[in-house]
Amino acid sequence: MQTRIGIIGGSGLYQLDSLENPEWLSVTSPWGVPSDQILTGVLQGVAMAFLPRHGRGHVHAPSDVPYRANIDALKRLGVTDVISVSACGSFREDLAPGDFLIVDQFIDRTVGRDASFFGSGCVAHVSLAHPTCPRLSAACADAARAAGVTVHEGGTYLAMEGPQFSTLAESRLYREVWGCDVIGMTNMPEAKLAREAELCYASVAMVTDYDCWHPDHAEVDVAQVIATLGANAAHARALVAGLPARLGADRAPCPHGCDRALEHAIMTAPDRRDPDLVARLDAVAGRVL
Ligand SMILES: CSC[C@H]1O[C@H](OP(=O)(O)O)[C@H](O)[C@@H]1O
Ligand SMILES: Nc1ncnc2[nH]cnc12
Repeated sequence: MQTRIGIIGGSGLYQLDSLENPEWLSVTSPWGVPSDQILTGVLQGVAMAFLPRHGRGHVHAPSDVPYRANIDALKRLGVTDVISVSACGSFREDLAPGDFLIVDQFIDRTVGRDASFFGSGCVAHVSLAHPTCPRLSAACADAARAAGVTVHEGGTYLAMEGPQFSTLAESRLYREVWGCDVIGMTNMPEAKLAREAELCYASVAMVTDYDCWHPDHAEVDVAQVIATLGANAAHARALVAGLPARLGADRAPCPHGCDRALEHAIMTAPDRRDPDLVARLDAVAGRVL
């Protein structure tokens, strides 16, 4: 199988200028309109696809990002590996603005977002015990380190609904009681949907602030986030440049099974499935339906 690397760019990362044969494509999805067109191209012999999560010009709020359409559109384009790049607040003293954390766990505090491709008419339950792909995460960590970034491997991302930042009581709860490492507004349900679509998913959290818990730092505001985003985005682009050499154009099956997540997940008997839902699942689950 051929690798196609998909990058979902978060706040501050709205385009990639390094691709050969760049082309912004409009992708039609039965799950709605993706956040923006998708930039396709080639980087060092490996196929790439880039999607700005909030759209160019940052038009979609975290609650309104069309997460299902985005993942479906990437899958439709043949993407095999998704790297999510996100701005986030830090709950740890040693996780400073400018550092990258390669996330490996999530706590989902979002509400009311469409969090599954499946439902009545085609019920499925995938495992989310290990929501990120260790192989892809290791490649991201290695590429970021080679780009000179301070990288921390492994940590828990608290996905909040937003768009307001947290209260001090929430920040303390997430940090002191729940032991979270970073906070953001977008990695859920994105990671859940990537798993359902049998895509390897890695989350690169770029620290921009200390949220509001730190006694020696002012509470987060957009100006603070933007001030750190410039350098973070340059580092994110350098990380992306290091991925093709680490992942290669020929893709071996995921040793962790991300690309077979639906193998034993679908519960609904074939003769009881809703044909309309099954049709919408063509890209996400066509392999097993
Ligand atoms: C501008 S700070 C809040 C905003 O930034 C993060 O977005 P993303 O995860 O797409 O980088 C955070 O989740 C909020 O959406
Ligand atoms: N402190 C914070 N909380 C939520 N999302 C963020 N994105 C960047 N910093 C954040």
